[in-house]
Amino acid sequence: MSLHSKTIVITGASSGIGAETARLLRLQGAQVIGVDRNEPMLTLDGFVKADLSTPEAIDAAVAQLPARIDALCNVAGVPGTSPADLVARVNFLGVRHLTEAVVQRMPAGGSVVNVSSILGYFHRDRLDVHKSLATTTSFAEGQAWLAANPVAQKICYEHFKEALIVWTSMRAGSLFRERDVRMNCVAPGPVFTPILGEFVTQLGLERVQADAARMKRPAYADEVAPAIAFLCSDAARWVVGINLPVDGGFAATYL
Ligand SMILES: NC(=O)c1ccc[n+]([C@@H]2O[C@H](COP(=O)([O-])OP(=O)(O)OC[C@H]3O[C@@H](n4cnc5c(N)ncnc54)[C@H](O)[C@@H]3O)[C@@H](O)[C@H]2O)c1
Repeated sequence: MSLHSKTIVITGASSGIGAETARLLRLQGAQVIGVDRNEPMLTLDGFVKADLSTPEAIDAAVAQLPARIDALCNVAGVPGTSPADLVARVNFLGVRHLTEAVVQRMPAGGSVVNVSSILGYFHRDRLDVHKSLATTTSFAEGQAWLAANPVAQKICYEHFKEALIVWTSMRAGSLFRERDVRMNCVAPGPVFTPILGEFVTQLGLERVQADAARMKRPAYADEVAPAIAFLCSDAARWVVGINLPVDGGFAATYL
C-alpha cells in the first residue's frame, strides 16, 4: 500500500473506527487531519473541531483544511437512537456536502471512503427512493426532499446508510471519469465501539440475538481500519463505486 506523504482527512477521528483508521494511516506515513465534534484522544497531524450536522459548520471546517487533500474518510456517524432528522443530516446529507467540497481539493488519484453499514445491505429494495434523493443537488434541496418524503424514526439509520451506498455508486462514476477521484463505501458489521450499545437499543434484543447466532463476534475497530486504508491507497486505483463488506462474513449469510 502506498500512503506515504498523502494528506488524509478523517471525520469521526476521535473515537472507534475513525480513531483506529487515523492511527493506521499515520503508521503508514500519511499526514492525518481529524474532524470531529469531540476532541481527539490520539496523536494527529491536525484537528478541526466541528459538528458535521449543518452545511454552515461543514463549510467552516472545510475552510480550515489544507489546500491539497489526497483522501477523505467519512467515518463520523450517529446511531438510529438519535432523532431521524439528525441521522439524515450527519449520516447522509452532511457526508455528501463535505465530500463535494473536499473533492475540489483532490489531485488526480484522490480517494473518498464512506463508512456505510451492514444495515444498508437491503438498499436495492428501495432503489427508486434512494436514487430520487441522490439526484437532489444540495444539503438544503435534500432536506426539502426529505420534508416531502419523511423517513420513519424506526428505520432511519438503515435508510440513510442505504442512501449513502446508492449515492456513492451513482456519483463514483462521474468523479472517476471527470476528476480521476475514486469513491467507495466500507460496510462494517457490528464493531466493538462506543456506539454498539446504541445499536442494541435501536434493533431490539430479539434481533440482536438472532444476528449473534449468525456471526462469530463483533469486529474490533482495528479489523475495519485496514480496509479503509486500502481503499485510500494507490493499490486500489481501479476500485470504484463498491460497497465493501468488512463483517466477518455476516453479509454473506443473507444469500
Ligand atoms: N460500531 C458499529 O457496530 C458500526 C457498524 C456499522 C457501521 N458503523 C458506522 O461506523 C462509523 C463510525 O462509528 P464508530 O462505531 O466508530 O462509532 P463511535 O461513536 O466510536 O465514533 C463516531 C464518531 O463520530 C463523531 N461524530 C458523530 N456525530 C458527529 C457530528 N455531528 N459531527 C462531528 N463528529 C461526529 C463522534 O464524535 C465520534 O467520534 C459510523 O458511521 C457508524 O454508523 C458502526
